[in-house]
Amino acid sequence: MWFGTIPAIATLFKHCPRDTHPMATMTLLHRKHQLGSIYFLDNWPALSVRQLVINDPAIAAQVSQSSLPKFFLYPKFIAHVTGKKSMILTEGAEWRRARTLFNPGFSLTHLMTLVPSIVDDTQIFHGILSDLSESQKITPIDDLLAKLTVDIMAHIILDHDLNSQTTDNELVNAFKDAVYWTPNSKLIHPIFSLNLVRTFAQWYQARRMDNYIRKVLQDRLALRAKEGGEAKVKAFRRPAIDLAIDAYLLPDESNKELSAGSINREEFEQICIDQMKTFLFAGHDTSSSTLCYIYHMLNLHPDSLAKVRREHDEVFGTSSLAAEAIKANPKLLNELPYTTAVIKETLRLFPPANGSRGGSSSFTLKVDGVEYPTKDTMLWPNVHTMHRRADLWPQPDDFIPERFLPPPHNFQEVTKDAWRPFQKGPRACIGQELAILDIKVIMVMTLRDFDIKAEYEEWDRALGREKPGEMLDGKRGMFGHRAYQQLKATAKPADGMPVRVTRRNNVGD
Ligand code: HEM
Repeated sequence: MWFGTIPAIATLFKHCPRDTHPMATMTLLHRKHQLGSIYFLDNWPALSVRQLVINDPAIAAQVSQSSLPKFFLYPKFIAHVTGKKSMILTEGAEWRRARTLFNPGFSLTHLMTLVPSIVDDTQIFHGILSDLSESQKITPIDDLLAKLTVDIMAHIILDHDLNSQTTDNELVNAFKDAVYWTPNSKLIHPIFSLNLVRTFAQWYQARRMDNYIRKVLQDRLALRAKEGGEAKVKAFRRPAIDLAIDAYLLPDESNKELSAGSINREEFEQICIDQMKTFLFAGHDTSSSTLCYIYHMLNLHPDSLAKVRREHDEVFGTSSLAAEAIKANPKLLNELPYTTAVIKETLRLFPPANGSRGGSSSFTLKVDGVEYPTKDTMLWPNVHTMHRRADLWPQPDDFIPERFLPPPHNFQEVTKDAWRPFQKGPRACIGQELAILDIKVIMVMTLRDFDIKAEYEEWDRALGREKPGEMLDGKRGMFGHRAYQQLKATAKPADGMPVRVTRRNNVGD
C-alpha cells in the first residue's frame, strides 16, 4: 500500500488538535479500528522502520523485562536536553554502572530525609498561589509548578538553590529553551527534519546548561578539597552530585571506571553533568504536569476533592500548619491511601512519559502462541492505550480513584502490569518514589487552602480565539478534555493549563 498507514493516521490527526501527543492519537486509532493487543504501523517515508504498537500489559512485560536497547531515534527527542551520556540513553555496562551508582540516592529511606527541603520549596509556591488568589489573574500553572519542582530537584540532586520560583534562573531558562527546540515527532525522517537553526539552537542551549552545572560541580569539588581532601563524608543526606564525586575520588569495585585513575577530569565532568541534567529534567517536568492534572481532575470531581481534604485533615490536623506537621513526622505521608489513589488515577489517565525499544534479530515477541520477529522494528508499549482499555479499566475515561484503594474498598482488581506510568523492569523510572513523595507534599500543603480551576474558555477568549472550543476542526480537546496532552518532549497539559486560584479560608499562610 502506498504510504502504508500514514493516510489512516493523518485522517485521525485531522480530528485531534494538531499538537496532541501521538500516544493519545494512537488510542483513538486503537478504538476506531478495534485493534487488538498489538498492531503494526508502516509510516515510510516519515519513519524508515516499522512500528509495533503494544497495547497489552503481558506483552509489554516481555519488552520491559528484556535487555533490548532504547529505540535508535530516542536520542533525537531528548539528547539535546539530557546529554548523550545520560542514564536514560546509555546501554549495557555503562548504563548499569550509572544505575548502580545512583540507586541509593533514590531509596525511600534516603528520600524521607529530604522531606523538609521539599516542604520549604512548597512554602514559596504556597505564597505564589496566595498572591494569585488575590489578583484573580488567570495564569498557566504548569510553568509555576515546573519552577517549584525544578527547585525541589536542584536541592535534592545538587544541594543547590536555583530559586527559580522567585528569580530568573539561567539553568531553568536554558532547560525551557532546549525543550522548545525538540523536534516534532511527526517529521522524524532525517531528510524532512533537517533544520540547521534547530541544530545550532540545541547546541547553544546545551552549552548554557552545561556551563551552569559545571560551575556547581567545580564549586562542590573545591569544597570537598577544602573540607579534608578526598575523605568520603558519610553524611546522612547524600545528593546525587556527591555520589558521583565519591565515585571519582574514592571509587569501589562497582564504579572504578568513573574514577580519577580511569578517566580524566574533563570526561568525568561531562558524565556527571549529563546525569545531573537528566535527573533535573526527568524529575521536574513529569511531576509538574501530573500535578496540573491532579488539580484539574479534583476540581472537576468535588466528591474526590472532599475525600482528599478529609484525609489530609485527619492525618495532619485542620490548621494551615501542615508544613510543620509534615516536617515533624514525614512518615505520615505514608498514611494517605486516598491521596495515593488520586495520584495513581491521574497518572493512569494522563501518563506524562513513554518508552520505546529497538527490536533485534535475537528477540521475538510471543503473542497468542505466534512468534513475531522484531528486527528493524520499533517496539512501542503504548501506556496511554493500555491505561484506557475498557476491558482492563471499566469506564476507562472516567476519573475513579477508588480503583486503586486497597481491598475491600477498591473499585476493581487491577490487572498485573496494567498500570505502568513509570514503565516496568530494570529500566523503569529511578525516581518514581521521589515523584510520588513530592506530589503528596505539594497536595497536602496546597489543597487545604486553595481551589484551583482550569479556565480555558476565558483564556481562549483573552487570546482572541473568538469561538473557544472550535479552533481545530471543531475539536479543541481529547477524550472530552480541553486540557489535552501536548507533545513537548514529554506530554504537557495544553497551553500550560491556565487556572484561576481562589483561597478557601483566611487561615495564615
Ligand atoms: C510523575 C513523575 C514521573 C514519571 C511519570 C516518570 C516516567 C518515567 C518513565 C516512563 C521512564 C522510562 C522511560 C523509558 O523506558 O524509556 C522513566 C525513566 C527515568 N526517570 Fe522518570 N518519571 C517521573 C519522575 C522522575 C523523577 C522524579 C526522576 C528523578 C529525579 C526521574 C528520573 C528518571 C530516570 C533517570 C530514568 C531513566 C532510568 C533508566 O534508564 O535506568 N523520573 N521515567
